[in-house]
Amino acid sequence: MQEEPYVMVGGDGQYSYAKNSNLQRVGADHAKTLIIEAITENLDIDENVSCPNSNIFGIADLGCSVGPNTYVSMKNIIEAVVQKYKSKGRNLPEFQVFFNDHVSNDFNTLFANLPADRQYFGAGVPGSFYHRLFPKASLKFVYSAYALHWLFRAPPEVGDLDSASCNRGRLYYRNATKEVGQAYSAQFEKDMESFLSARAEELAPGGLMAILMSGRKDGTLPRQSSIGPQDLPLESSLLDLVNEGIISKDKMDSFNLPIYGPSAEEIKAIVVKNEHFDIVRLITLTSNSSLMPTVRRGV
Ligand SMILES: C[S@@+](CC[C@H](N)C(=O)[O-])C[C@H]1O[C@@H](n2cnc3c(N)ncnc32)[C@H](O)[C@@H]1O
Ligand SMILES: [Mg+2]
Repeated sequence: MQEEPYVMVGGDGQYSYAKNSNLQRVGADHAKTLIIEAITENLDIDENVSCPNSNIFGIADLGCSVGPNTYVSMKNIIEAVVQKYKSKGRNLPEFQVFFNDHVSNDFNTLFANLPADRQYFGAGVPGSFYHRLFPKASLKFVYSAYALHWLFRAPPEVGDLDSASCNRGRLYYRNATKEVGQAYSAQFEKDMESFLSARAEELAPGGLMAILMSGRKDGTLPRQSSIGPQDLPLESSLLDLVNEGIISKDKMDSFNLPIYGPSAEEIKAIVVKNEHFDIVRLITLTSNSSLMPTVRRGV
């Protein structure tokens, strides 16, 4: 099955991600204290034989887009790690930050605006985070913000005109049938399993992974998703185009956005089943229903 990659608008013009990512920035600001706490309390910085060069502290931001949020998050993470090393009386490592996103992401804009005073060596890593991206045990900290709600692809059955689960007249599973919601949930489980298995190879034992993502409250159904309302104007515009005969009804019915907002319970069940990570925290930010699971690679 082919992946369906959608990237953010590049450059720094009026409609660029760089100028339209304040909501994500607010989420990352809320998560800052939580990340610092997780690093202080749960990051294992003891010398580790399985990490080839323990003087290099590798950090990856998966789905970093074009900035500027990634610069702020990387700075916050490094400051917290430096504090941890200092508090343990350890010599500081050298930091290497890997900025990952889809191949078609505007890496030029990302690189052009890297902060001049950065305390790390930066590198771009193109490719989907649903596959392996890094050598074994080469990372100590993995971060990903507002990227994992992008599925590998929309579940095929919701776009299949012959299927009972076809998501007719909708772009998305909000307010859709139970079957459509379940198909999205199953796709998320499958994708998250691929994501966790790849990261289990790449994260050094004792390393941490902090994920910030859109989600929904425990005890609610997928169809009650809090993400989606912002896509309703697009959905109704497309339906107008169908009614005016400009696009075909079949095209509209078979198209679906590959986005999913899980509940904390769903994430917990997937991490437990995967067996490579311990959940050190699983926080729901009440302000915007964002979820923040932090997991630790088993030693
Ligand atoms: C909403 S942006 C978030 C950017 C940034 N992390 C922030 O918080 O501002 C989501 C990013 O995830 C990237 N993304 C989605 N699926 C991906 C995948 N499978 N592999 C790598 N990047 C992906 C998109 O290309 C996009 O740049
Ligand atoms: Mg549809």
